[in-house]
Amino acid sequence: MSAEISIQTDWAEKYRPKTFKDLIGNKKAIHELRLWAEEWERGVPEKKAVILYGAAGIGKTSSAAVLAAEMGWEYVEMNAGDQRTADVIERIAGAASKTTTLFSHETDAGGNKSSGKRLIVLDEADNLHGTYDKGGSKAIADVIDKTTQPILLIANDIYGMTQTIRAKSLEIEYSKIQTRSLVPVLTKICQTEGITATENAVLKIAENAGGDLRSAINDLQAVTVGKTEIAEDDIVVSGRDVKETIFKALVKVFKGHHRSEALDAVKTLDETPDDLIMWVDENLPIQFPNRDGSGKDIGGTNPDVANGYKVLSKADLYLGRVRRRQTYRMWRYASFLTTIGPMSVRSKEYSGFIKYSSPTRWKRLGQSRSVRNMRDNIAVKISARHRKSMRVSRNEMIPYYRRLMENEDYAVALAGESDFDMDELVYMLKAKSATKKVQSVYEKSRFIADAKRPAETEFFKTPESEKRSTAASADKNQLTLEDIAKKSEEKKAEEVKDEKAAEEKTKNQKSLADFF
Ligand SMILES: Nc1ncnc2c1ncn2[C@@H]1O[C@H](COP(=O)(O)OP(=O)(O)OP(=O)(O)O)[C@@H](O)[C@H]1O
Repeated sequence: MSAEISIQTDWAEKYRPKTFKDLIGNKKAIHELRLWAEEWERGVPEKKAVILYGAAGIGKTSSAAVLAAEMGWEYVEMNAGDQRTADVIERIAGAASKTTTLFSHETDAGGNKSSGKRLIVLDEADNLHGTYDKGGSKAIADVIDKTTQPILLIANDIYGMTQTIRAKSLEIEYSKIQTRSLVPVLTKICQTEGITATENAVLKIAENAGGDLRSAINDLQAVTVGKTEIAEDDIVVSGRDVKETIFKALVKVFKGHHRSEALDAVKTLDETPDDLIMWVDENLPIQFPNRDGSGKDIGGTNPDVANGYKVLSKADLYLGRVRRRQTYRMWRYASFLTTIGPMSVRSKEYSGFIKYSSPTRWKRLGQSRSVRNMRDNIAVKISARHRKSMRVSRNEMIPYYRRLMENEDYAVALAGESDFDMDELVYMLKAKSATKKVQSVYEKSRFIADAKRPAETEFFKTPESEKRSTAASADKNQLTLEDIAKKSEEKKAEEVKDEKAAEEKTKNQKSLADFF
């Protein structure tokens, strides 16, 4: 089917490193990894497991695959979709870690000498506490204790792993890849694919990727659809330096005297209420220090800070309701409280320059973690639909879906078929928040999603759901995934143009202004 053809030509997969030489950056980490593997060749090392940790798309999984290939080891992978309950881990990893391979000490087809080792790879090892992984952490620790085979764990967040597992493992950190190292990779791909790209265009994609090579390659592929040449103007910058504008807005939030001024400043930001509350939360104690009469900081808590947090906690309640009930109109209450809260509780004036801080690491981690969990939920839905592994769904199908969903018709069809909720749609449509466009796709997709639920037709049929379900099956007959993929090939060039216009149009909807 055409969907398969497109998946196979996913550039991030096509250009996955095959040898250590192909791996960009992280030389020290790779060196440590090889030393650990060599220890395994000599016997059972003290640390039987290794944890490769760091941001997404920087070569952790590729390093694992290259390691196995170069050592002539068998590669046994368990990923998040394999329902990593204690039982399953024990069955798959446990069994694999005790037995040796069939072809021990022989030479494989590639001429590599096999020592009969089997590299047991567990991706997303920092994500073992969720619904899918009950008891998983303990099972992994047990497998590490008993293993006679090397175990490699992959994680984004080392702090998301239990102390027990960490203590039993060698930890190797992978760093983000520097922009200047991304540029040659992208340039080479352009050459191989017959794309003429200006230096600035490539540089802009590289800068925008924030050290994530997979994203950089995905962005390059998306921007070159239907083109043989790209220039700087073709690249829509998704990230932007928000610091300057947020700092100015924070001055009005903390030190201003007019609510309307603070509200206006916040409206111009490209931040969701979830982001805004983190900024205010982070800077509240910095802005309202506890000083004595002479201006000396005397420590302890200034009542202004305590009162400020009381207001923020109310705002947070609204945000929680938004998350649970998907009722985005409550965002406006959260934004309002966050914006005017500090000035309303302030008992005195605070003068002098304050260097505001970005939300601290653990808060960001929490946030990226929830994005990761959401991405996993999406992958679960997609893998169930297409019977693909979680890895394929997460790394290949999700980017593919996201590209297709740039077209609104496909977005509605795929969202309905996969039953994406509002948060998932925000992610899939690459929006920063539930913009009007996202809400409209969500509403329309419900017709298709409802029709797919068998329980409703049997027991809970209502005239309304029946009407929607008839409409949806009519729609379904017109749009299957195969049709969509086929049409998308034809329409890609056209879509890139449409996408640009749509981006322009939706740009203005991405700010908080929409929610006041
Ligand atoms: N260091 C690298 N050298 C060469 N290619 C890379 C590197 N890092 C990432 N890539 C490219 O990005 C793709 C994804 O990389 P990989 O799966 O190794 O990332 P990862 O760090 O394991 O990310 P995740 O945590 O999301 O699984 C690869 O197929 C390859 O095309």
